[in-house]
Amino acid sequence: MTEPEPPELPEPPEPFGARLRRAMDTRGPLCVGIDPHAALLREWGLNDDVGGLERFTRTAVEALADRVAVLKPQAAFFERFGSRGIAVLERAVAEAREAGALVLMDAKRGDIGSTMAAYAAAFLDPDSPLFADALTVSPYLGYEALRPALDAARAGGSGLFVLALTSNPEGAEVQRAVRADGSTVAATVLRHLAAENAGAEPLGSFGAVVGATLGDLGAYPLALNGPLLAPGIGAQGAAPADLPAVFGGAVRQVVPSVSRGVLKQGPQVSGLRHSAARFADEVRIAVG
Ligand SMILES: O=c1ccn([C@@H]2O[C@H](COP(=O)(O)O)[C@@H](O)[C@H]2O)c(=O)[nH]1
Repeated sequence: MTEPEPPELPEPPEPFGARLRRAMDTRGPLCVGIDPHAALLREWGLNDDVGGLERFTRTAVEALADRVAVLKPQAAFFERFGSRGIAVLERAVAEAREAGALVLMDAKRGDIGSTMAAYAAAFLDPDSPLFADALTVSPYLGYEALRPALDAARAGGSGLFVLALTSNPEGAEVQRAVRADGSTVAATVLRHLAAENAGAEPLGSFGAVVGATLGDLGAYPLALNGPLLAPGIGAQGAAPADLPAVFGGAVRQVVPSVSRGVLKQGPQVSGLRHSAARFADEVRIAVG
């Protein structure tokens, strides 16, 4: 009697880091944020209601999802409209992914481990309606509290961007605080991420959020074999030309992120595309 063939195992999903590297190489590294501020809705001639939110979001996705590497919806601007706002967000994620963009859900979740598992189920389980390619998370309840999200991302082929050195000046009092062992809190987060990404090729799936606004970060271990999401370009005052001075040798791992700087050029699709293309060109010139 011959042994029965073992059942075929499903292919493991391609890791987020590999998908992101390919998107950065083909589309350029720019991330555009979808942040439907009430003021922007008004500037676009829309009502500050769910109808306006839907129109704004659809226009941004239509304009950008087929050309930028990453779209980053800011969950807060959808959550403020309750379940109907979340429905708009769900559709936007699906449409953006369909058009070829990677979607980074900027929800900055962080909690004790058992609750983190529920956040992971919401955003990192491929069967969840809010599944995204990656999620922003906060390590300030302790890095290990993120473990359920790290495990879920690894299993589902998605990624995490962990807050390390945020673009706002208030972040420094927590992130640059010096621990008993002499290292800063942020450097410790970055070292954890480097350990998470060890051996990953061509790029790890566990990134850090590091503001483009912060000046020279040469003192921090930015070489984590993972992506560095760099918000702060545009409305917060940083420019693509600043990136080499801020990130030094890690600049090719940087995903520069701009929201209002692009969105204020709406509501025309052409205005949004032109603005995103201009930022992308400036990034190319700065990063080489
Ligand atoms: O350190 C951080 C982390 C996240 N953000 C988010 O990025 C955008 C920035 O929007 P702009 O209009 O380009 O200023 C926004 O969603 C923030 O919540 C950040 O700015 N800094």
